[in-house]
Amino acid sequence: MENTSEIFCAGVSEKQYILGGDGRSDKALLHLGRYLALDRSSGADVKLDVQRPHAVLIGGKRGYGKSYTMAVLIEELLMLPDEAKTNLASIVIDTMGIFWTFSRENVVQADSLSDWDLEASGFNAEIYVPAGSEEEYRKRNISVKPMSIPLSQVDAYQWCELFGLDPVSSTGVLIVRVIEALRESSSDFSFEDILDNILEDERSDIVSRSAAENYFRTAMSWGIFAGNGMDISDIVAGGTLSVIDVSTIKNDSVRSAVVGFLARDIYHRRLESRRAHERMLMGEEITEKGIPIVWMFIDEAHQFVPAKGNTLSSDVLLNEWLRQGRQPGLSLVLATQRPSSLHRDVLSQSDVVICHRLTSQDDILALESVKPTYMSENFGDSIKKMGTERGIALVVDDNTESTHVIRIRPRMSWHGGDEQLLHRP
Ligand SMILES: Nc1ncnc2c1ncn2[C@@H]1O[C@H](COP(=O)(O)OP(=O)(O)OP(=O)(O)O)[C@@H](O)[C@H]1O
Repeated sequence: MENTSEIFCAGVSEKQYILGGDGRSDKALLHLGRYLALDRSSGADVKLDVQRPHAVLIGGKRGYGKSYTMAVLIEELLMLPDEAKTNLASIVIDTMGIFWTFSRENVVQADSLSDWDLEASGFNAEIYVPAGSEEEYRKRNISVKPMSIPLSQVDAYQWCELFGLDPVSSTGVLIVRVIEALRESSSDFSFEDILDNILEDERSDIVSRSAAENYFRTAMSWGIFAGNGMDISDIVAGGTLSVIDVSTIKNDSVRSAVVGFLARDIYHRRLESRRAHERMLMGEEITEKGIPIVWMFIDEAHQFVPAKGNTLSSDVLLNEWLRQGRQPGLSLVLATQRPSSLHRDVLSQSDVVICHRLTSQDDILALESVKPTYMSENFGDSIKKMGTERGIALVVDDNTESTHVIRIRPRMSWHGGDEQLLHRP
């Protein structure tokens, strides 16, 4: 391994470029790809220092490498030396159902991999799907685990939002009364308990009771909420990758609810773990293990943190993960085809932007509006220079205040997001 004297941060050296930090620990570097020279040949290796948390935005028009680049980052996290990765968990929110292929080798790009001195290889990944969709995956011979959100985590106002109900309507008032009473009395109740309490509520009329009953029967059919839902520490384990496949959830509010609950739970558990770690450093004997540092990857991120309006995940992702995630050791990687449809704070708070080809003026303008002062060229011109090759990206790194055009390395595991061709030559 290179020693630090051979590493020049955000500058070219004989050996490599280091982005995202000072590269002092060679145990915390992700190999992203190679610097792209003016004659389009590949130059020095480009690595991302992950010693500290990052907020990464990956943008680019359809088919130019966003989900591929995301997967390269994940593979690299999974290949970190044991001492680094035992306290690091990766989670992907999979909106397209394309990340289950991690366990398969990328045999179709074997030639390209050998040009990079890499070999096709599969990685262990646990695939979690809504409890109600398990059978669908089993029929396709994909091994999955069920996931469900504990009912006690959903407050009455979140239920109203999920059902598109005004909390001060007669049905809304009934739901708020029943849910809040149940949550106060127990942390373990079932859909049956909710339905019994709704039907027995004497303060509401029969129409409101029937409407509330119907809403909760629909919620049962989503197969995503359950009395004894999963414990986040089962999903977030050191050195592992968990793919949360939300592609079978057709309702956008339910999808963002799932992401919001996971993100909130992880955030609070990480705060506890961080505090426990500090007490241990102060000499206290700590028995609770806590959960590891987490990197969360979200594809089609504009669905969860849109430019306009709120979702059930936008608040926690923007306020807890993006603004305050560094302290508890949370990294967030958001990918989108449409940077202009993403909440502006994502653009301004991301410390690493990886931008593949973009041609829409709106999207280029959105990035331009947060252009850092150290960037000499505008986004549009830099992106134009990248050309049309897939996997080429402009990287803007706030940590080293520099910009680079790089060729992302090929994936070692099978890429599930390839477009469907009418005829494969
Ligand atoms: N770094 C790379 N090296 C080699 N091939 C790549 C690379 N990046 C992307 N590709 C090729 O480009 C194709 C499209 O990439 P990808 O599926 O990541 O696009 P996308 O931007 O996520 O598209 P969409 O928005 O439709 O999800 C891949 O299937 C792969 O063949």
